[in-house]
Amino acid sequence: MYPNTPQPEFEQARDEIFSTLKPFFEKNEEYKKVWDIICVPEQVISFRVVWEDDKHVARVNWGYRVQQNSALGPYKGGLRFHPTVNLSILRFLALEQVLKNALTGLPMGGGKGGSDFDPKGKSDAEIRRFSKAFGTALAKHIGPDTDVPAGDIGFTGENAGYVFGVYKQLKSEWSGMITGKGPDWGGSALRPEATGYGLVYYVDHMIKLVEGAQGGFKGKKVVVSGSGQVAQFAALKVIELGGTVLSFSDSKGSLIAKGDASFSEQDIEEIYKIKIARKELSTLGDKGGKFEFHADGARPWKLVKAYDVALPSATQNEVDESDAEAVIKAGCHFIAEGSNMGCTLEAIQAFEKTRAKDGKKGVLYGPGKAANSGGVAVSGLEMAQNSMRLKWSGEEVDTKLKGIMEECFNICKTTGESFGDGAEVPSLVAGANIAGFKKVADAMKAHGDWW
Ligand SMILES: NC(=O)C1=CN([C@@H]2O[C@H](COP(=O)(O)OP(=O)(O)OC[C@H]3O[C@@H](n4cnc5c(N)ncnc54)[C@H](O)[C@@H]3O)[C@@H](O)[C@H]2O)C=CC1
Ligand SMILES: O=C(O)CCC(=O)C(=O)O
Repeated sequence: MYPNTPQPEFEQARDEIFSTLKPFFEKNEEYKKVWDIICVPEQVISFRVVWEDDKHVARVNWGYRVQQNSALGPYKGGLRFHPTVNLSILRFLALEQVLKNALTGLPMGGGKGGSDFDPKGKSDAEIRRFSKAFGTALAKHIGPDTDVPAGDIGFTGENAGYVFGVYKQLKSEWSGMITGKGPDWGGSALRPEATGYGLVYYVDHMIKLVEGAQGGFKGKKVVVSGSGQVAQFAALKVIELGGTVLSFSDSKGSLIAKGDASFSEQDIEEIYKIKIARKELSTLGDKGGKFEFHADGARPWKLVKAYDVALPSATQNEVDESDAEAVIKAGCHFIAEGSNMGCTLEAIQAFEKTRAKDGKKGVLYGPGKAANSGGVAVSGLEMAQNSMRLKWSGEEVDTKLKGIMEECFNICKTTGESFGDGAEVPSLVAGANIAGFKKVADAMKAHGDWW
């Protein structure tokens, strides 16, 4: 799938970003041309991955790495192992990642990669053999100062270990060439937690913007989608801050808390065990009538009737226009994406319309490239620790993560105020896109990449 073939997910991300850059281009005409340059990846690598299944049969998959932009630092971004992976999806993720990484304030360019390999239903030995074959093919394109991958959907710390091991063997080098490593061999404290925790820290600022300094998660009803790493740690942080979690989901459906029930830390611990065993969420059961599973891929937005905060944390386009209507009807005032491009453009426009009309009563939307940037931010901190041959404590990393999320929120807010629609509550999506784009564009100009 190369330049002239349809790439709907990439085109969606590109058009969504461009739509919010218009007020910036009106005041800064000269930046317009760099947008077309940024949308084209510096390199796209695709490769064959041959591996042996448990019946000793040779199997083959596609592997990819989209190296989108290195103006701010080495390419940085996750690897996705999922049967739907193709270049359209990876190009959208890589473009989002470039602006996201800029918003962290850390020296990281942007990229994304993965494979159409499906970890579901595979044995541990098959996962190891596939990951090693994938890592062998990828190794010649990555390195601590070139391109530093990490995990995304379907790629766990276990996979990171296999890719790390094969790289170390091939290059005779111990280096921080991947993040999300095990805590005893170069991984940062809190990297698994970082995206979910960071999301909740970001939303806490959104709540305070609307409700004032006393506002926060205490007493808030929160609907979460997904049940992987991002969803689990976001939910745990919501509970820690006094909110209640009413749902989780996976591609098969949604598990919804009934009546006054909500998910406890113990329930989430069980979900963690189910997910690392690569089993379905419905395996948790109804816990004696506490939960109800809605099958056929049902999403939680319409199933829960009243809630304050929505945290889509599964996959792209999981909130469409009709879901957005349900979110608004449920009295929800805050939605922020743990997932990348969790909302369709129509859903974003529906939320933004309510914000522009009455920011205090409408729905404030936190775009993924800002709200879920805590994961890659702690990856950046992992790179720093690896370079210094140091390890920071969980408390140190958490303090830095909170600072980065606050800074990221403030940049989105102030840039949204400068280029926004003049509404009482600024557009965080316009702010995120303009601030991230300008930072990358300015670095590219300094490097002579446009003039
Ligand atoms: N892991 C990270 O650090 C970061 C992840 N993200 C994004 O967060 C989202 C979740 O990623 P992780 O939790 O890391 O992955 P994961 O592999 O741990 O979990 C993914 C979850 O999404 C669900 N899911 C996958 N496809 C689905 C579909 N078509 N419909 C409904 N549910 C589906 C899975 O069942 C699983 O519960 C993704 O959009 C990812 O790009 C964003 C920033 C960082
Ligand atoms: O930690 C990283 O490098 C990337 C995380 C990621 O894939 C993302 O931010 O979407």
